[in-house]
Amino acid sequence: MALSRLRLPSAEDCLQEFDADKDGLLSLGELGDCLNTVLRRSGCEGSKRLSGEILEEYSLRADGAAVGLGALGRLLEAATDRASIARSARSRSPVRVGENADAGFFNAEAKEASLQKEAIGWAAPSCLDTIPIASEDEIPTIDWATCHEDPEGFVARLRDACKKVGFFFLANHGIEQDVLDAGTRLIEEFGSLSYEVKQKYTMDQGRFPSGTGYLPLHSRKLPRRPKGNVVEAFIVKREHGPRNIRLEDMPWPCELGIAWRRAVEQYAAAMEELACKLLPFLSAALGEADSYLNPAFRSPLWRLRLSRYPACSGYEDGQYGIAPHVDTSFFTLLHRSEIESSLVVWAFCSERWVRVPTKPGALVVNAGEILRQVSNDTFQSARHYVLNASDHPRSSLAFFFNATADFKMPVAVGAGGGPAKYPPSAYLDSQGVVQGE
Ligand SMILES: O=C(O)CCC(=O)C(=O)O
Ligand SMILES: [Fe+2]
Repeated sequence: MALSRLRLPSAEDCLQEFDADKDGLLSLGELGDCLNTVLRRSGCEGSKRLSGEILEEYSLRADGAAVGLGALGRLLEAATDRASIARSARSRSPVRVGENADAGFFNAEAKEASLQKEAIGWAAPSCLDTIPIASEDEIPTIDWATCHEDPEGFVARLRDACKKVGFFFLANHGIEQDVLDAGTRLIEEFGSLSYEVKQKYTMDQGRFPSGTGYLPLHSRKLPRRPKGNVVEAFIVKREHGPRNIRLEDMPWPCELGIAWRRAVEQYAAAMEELACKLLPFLSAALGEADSYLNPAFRSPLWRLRLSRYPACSGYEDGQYGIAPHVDTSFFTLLHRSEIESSLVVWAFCSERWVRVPTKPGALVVNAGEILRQVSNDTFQSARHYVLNASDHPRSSLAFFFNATADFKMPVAVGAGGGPAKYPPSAYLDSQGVVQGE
C-alpha cells in the first residue's frame, strides 16, 4: 500500500516526555496523551478519536498493561499508519473490501472490526451437548496416497471440500505418527513450566518479534475477543521473505533446552514440506496450472501455534477454549490430541455448527482467509472454535502457512465466481494487520 507516512517521533523521546512518574513505562492515561499529541502534531484530523480507538484496542489485546519502549514503538507505528490510511482514504473515494478490484486498497482494520462485531452474532454455542458430529460429507476425508495414482480425482475432492466447508481430513499424509506424537509432547512440556518461567516469554513485550511467544490462559488476543480464551499457547514463526524473521529470533524457553527447540523446528519442517507438496494440487483446484502458486510461495511465512486447553467442566456463555474465528492463513495444517471431539466448525453446505470427529493420525486441513480471497470467495474459510468440555486437557498444533508476506496475490481467474472481487493483496497489507504483524 503506497501511503505517505506521517513523521514518526522516537519511542524514547515520547517516553521521556509523557512518562509523568518516570518509571520507564506509560500508564494507559499517559499513553492516551502521548498518542493524541503525536497524532495532533502530525496534523492528523480527529486525533483524539483515533488515539481513543488505538488505546481501546491495545487494552483489549494487552489486558490494559502499562507500556514499555518496545510496545510504545509499535503503537506509534500503528497510530501513524492509521493516520496515513485515514488521510489517504480521504484523498480518494473510499473503497471497501470486495467492492473494487482495481483500487489496491484493503482496509484490514475495518475488516477486523467488522469480524469482531460479526462474531458476536455467529450464535456459537458454548456447550457441546447440542452440536452434532459432522457427517463424512461435511468434513470429508481425502487420502493423500491417491494424489499420484488419481491426481484429477484428488484435485476434484480437494476443490469440493474447499467449496463445501473449507475443512477436510488429510489421511496418509506421510508424516510419521512419531513426529505428531512428539508435537503433542512439546506443548505438554511447555505447559508444565511454572507460570513465572512462561511469563518471561509473554507475547508482544517488545523483546521478540511480534505475535510470537507465550499467550497465557484467558488472554484476549488471537483471536481478539471480549472474553478471554481458555487456552494457553506458545507461538513461533519464520519468514524467509521481506522481514527475514529467523528461528534464532524466536523466544525459545532456555529452561527446556536445545532439544525442545530442535524438536519444534523439526515438527515445523515436516509440516512445511507437506504444505509445499499441496500447492500444485491447490493450484489445480483453483482452476489454474499446477505451477500457478509457485511465485507466491518462493519465501513462505509460517506460524506454528502450540495450544494447551485445560480440562473444563463447562464454559460461561460466550466463553470458549478458543473463540470463534476464521484463520488469517492461506491454509492451516492442524494436529489435535483429544479424547472428545472438541473442534467446532460452521458447515457452509448444511448451515449448521458441527464437531469435527476425532481421527487419530489424520491431519485437519482448513482454508484461511487469504485462500478464500484468492478463490474469489468460491472456497470457504470456515468459522471455527474449540470447547474442551472434558476431564482431560487437550493439545493442538496449528501450522499456519502463508505466501511470501509482501507478495500481492491476485484472485485466481480460473476459480470462477464472476469478476475478481478483490484487488491483489499481500499478507502484510491485509490479514497480517488483523494478525497484529
Ligand atoms: O485447537 C484447535 O483444534 C484449533 C485451533 C485453532 O483454530 C487456531 O489455533 O487457529
Ligand atoms: Fe483456527
